[in-house]
Amino acid sequence: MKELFDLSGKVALVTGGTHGIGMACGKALAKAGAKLCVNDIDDAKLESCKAEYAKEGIEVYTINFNVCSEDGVDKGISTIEAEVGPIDILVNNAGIIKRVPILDMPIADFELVLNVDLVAPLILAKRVAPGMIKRRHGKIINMCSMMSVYGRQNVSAYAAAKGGLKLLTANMCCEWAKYGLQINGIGPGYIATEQTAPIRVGGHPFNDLVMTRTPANRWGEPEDVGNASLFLASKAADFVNGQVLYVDGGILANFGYVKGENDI
Ligand SMILES: NC(=O)c1ccc[n+]([C@@H]2O[C@H](COP(=O)([O-])OP(=O)(O)OC[C@H]3O[C@@H](n4cnc5c(N)ncnc54)[C@H](O)[C@@H]3O)[C@@H](O)[C@H]2O)c1
Ligand SMILES: O=C(O)C(=O)C[C@H](O)[C@H](O)CO
Repeated sequence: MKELFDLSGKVALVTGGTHGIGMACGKALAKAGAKLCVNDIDDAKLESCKAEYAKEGIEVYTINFNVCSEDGVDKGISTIEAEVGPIDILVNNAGIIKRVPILDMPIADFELVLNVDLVAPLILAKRVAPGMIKRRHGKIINMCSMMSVYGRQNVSAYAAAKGGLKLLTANMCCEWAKYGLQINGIGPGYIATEQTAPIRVGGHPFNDLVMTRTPANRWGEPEDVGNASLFLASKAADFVNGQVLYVDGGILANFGYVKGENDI
């Protein structure tokens, strides 16, 4: 049974894997035996993450490229292939959010969010999938969101991107599953990271909403998502394809409840 989750000999790339959810995914995959590569656009994060990974005995290969740049991605992946090996597991994790009302959001900002959160996963997948197809195996994991299925005020660009990413995941499955690739998404709930810090820390009222919408009654931890990435990257998920695995503490199962109602 243990061999089902053994990633020995596999090369994994986690975009934006220098902290937060990406690092949790990277740690889970590396601890299962994968050779871990992480990218980011921020050199300081790439440098600092090495010590964090090393605390858990993980030697990480780091590389800086902008996931929105076709040329940057092509050069970055070519470097990884030359210095580490062909990529077996791609986690499209890098992402941004802008919390601005539709009427106040510049189109350029909307386009930037779409480029990072939707177009970039396509750029990465288009660059990596041909090799996976040739080798007749590969795992692609696209980091979706609650906003792959819900709207919420002020996050229109993010929801449009993450909603699109859910269906792009399905379409990658439709075209590539026949070649032995498994392409799935993970839909984290509300997770305690830098991205949600502005609506989580300092007694922000959004905490009340998260508590009443999350049956598990807590913010998720990055490791909750990392564990799901290990499952989808493993042999155990070889017949799981085109799906989004929601790691949300029950949010999608719950309309909401009155705080304190039926508490025991
Ligand atoms: N935190 C949550 O509650 C939550 C929930 C659902 C989905 N997600 C998604 O999970 C992923 C990671 O979330 P997080 O909370 O860890 O985010 P984060 O903002 O803490 O980390 C994202 C990382 O991506 C990197 N990045 C941004 N743009 C890049 C680019 N153009 N090229 C390369 N790297 C780039 C950033 O430098 C950063 O290190 C994102 O896709 C996010 O949308 C987060
Ligand atoms: O709703 C927000 O403002 C968010 O930050 C969304 C979260 O990052 C996350 O994607 C929810 O799944």
